[in-house]
Amino acid sequence: MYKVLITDPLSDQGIEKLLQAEDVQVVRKTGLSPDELQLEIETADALMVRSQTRVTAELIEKARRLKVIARAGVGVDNIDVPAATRKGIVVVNAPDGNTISTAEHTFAMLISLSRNIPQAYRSLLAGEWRRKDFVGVELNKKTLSIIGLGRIGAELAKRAKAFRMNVVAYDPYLSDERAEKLGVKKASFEEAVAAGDYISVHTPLTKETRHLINRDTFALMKDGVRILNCARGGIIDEEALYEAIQSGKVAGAALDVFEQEPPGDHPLLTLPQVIATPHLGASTVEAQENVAIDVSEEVLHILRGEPFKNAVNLPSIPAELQQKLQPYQELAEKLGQFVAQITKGAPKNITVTYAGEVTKLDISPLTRTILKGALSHHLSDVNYVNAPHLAQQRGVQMLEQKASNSHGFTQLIKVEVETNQETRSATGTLLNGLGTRIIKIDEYPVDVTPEGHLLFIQHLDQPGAIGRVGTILGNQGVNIATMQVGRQTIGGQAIMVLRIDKPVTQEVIDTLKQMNEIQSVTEIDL
Ligand SMILES: NC(=O)C1=CN([C@@H]2O[C@H](COP(=O)(O)OP(=O)(O)OC[C@H]3O[C@@H](n4cnc5c(N)ncnc54)[C@H](O)[C@@H]3O)[C@@H](O)[C@H]2O)C=CC1
Ligand SMILES: O=C(O)CCC(=O)C(=O)O
Repeated sequence: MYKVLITDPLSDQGIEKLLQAEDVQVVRKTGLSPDELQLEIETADALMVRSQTRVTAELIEKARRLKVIARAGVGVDNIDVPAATRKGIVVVNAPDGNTISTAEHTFAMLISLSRNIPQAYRSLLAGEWRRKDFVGVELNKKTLSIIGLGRIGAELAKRAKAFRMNVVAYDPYLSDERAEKLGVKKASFEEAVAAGDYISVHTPLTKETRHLINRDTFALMKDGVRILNCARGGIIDEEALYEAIQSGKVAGAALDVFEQEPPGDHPLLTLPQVIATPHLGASTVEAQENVAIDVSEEVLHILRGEPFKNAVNLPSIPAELQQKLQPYQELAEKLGQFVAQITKGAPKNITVTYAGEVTKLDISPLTRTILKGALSHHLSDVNYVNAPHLAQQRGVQMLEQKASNSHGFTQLIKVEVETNQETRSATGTLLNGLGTRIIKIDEYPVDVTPEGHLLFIQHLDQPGAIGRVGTILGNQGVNIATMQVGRQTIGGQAIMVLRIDKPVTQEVIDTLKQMNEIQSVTEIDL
């Protein structure tokens, strides 16, 4: 039974699938103190949050079974993603479910800001009738500069265009084609900032975007500009915004998000030019249902070992590619495990060479699988998430290359591991209808099915050596399923790979090692 801990309010309809799942126990506890949270996380297999719960490195450290942290929403800035990655925990989000709601909310803020709707309403409730004080401005023909033209930025652009606004956008990843398709003018950051009657930020909060809008940026803006932030507190320097409003440079600001949430007695909230909402961008029935459905499905997939799509700390693999790579994944993992087990010492360099049909695919997920397989011999708790991190931490270099010659095979994958003691390799292929095969170990041609218990023996090619190995194993009741031998020259260096039906004892290995012809015996589990 998997324990799924939910610590922020999520839509009941959205988590229906989790509640129905027979292998899941849903524990919903909001408003937990840090101590209570640490206690609950210890036994959780999955944690589902919105933006309130702060998933810190300290909290992640307490988790003993946690496989996934799911953010029902877009921004993962409340989650210590590197700490999760180090621990091999997948972080998933729901990037699409609240796009429309947030774009609509931003547009609502844009209109409210232009027509002073919140201020006028407050005044009316106070018994006043101040029509002259709340004269607004039209959106028609005004320029809206969007900083960050991703999902929400693009939806906002469409709405602004419908209101006959000119839209200018800055986004480092914005292509000319996309800008043209959306009917927006692509600009540099400085151009966009200088052009806008309205400036709306829609980037994630990162090291690069923290205080992206600051004192220097305000200086570049038009006088009387209006500013919107429905993305993340911290993208705009709040002190600089306060000063710019006080000085008259900025005519008004609409804020859904703050550097500290809740903002408490924030100076910005004392200014009549500022309108604000308490982080409501995604707070619609539809968005909350969408994001909860999306992350519930992802959590179930991850807990059940099924493919999933929206991992923040894993490269995303399109479903079509995933399907094409699937047959190679087992081969990749087994090759990584095999070669790591026959190589003495800790890996320094791992070189993967692909040849044949597999080279037509994006092979990086296979390389990650090989790395996971190779590292799992030396380290515990290695998975797809933390394998590159663990490799980097231990100074293991990974090199991926493609070769043009597949030596008559439809496809080949060669994994070479270099340690401080030696360099070994294994080459594998997929045989049509017959599954995975190792066809070469170092320079020895073989035909080994990489599964179960194997004995890898290095020896001198001498008459009777193979028979004596068979006799020793037979005497110990160890049945040999298949046996492969390979040699470089007659009487020279040779290898044996035996598939045996059960693991052997150390005593058997020691007896084999006492044979004159035998140089090493390694037991391999795949
Ligand atoms: N107020 C609310 O309730 C909600 C807020 N959000 C926030 O809105 C923001 C945007 O969300 P989405 O559009 O879904 O994300 P997205 O990932 O689709 O778009 C973000 C865009 O920002 C661009 N970008 C990154 N760094 C940039 C930089 N330095 N300058 C300019 N552009 C840059 C990226 O290229 C990308 O196109 C996120 O911060 C998210 O957390 C999202 C949903 C609800
Ligand atoms: O959960 C929420 O309501 C906040 C949504 C949000 O900010 C996001 O998805 O990034």
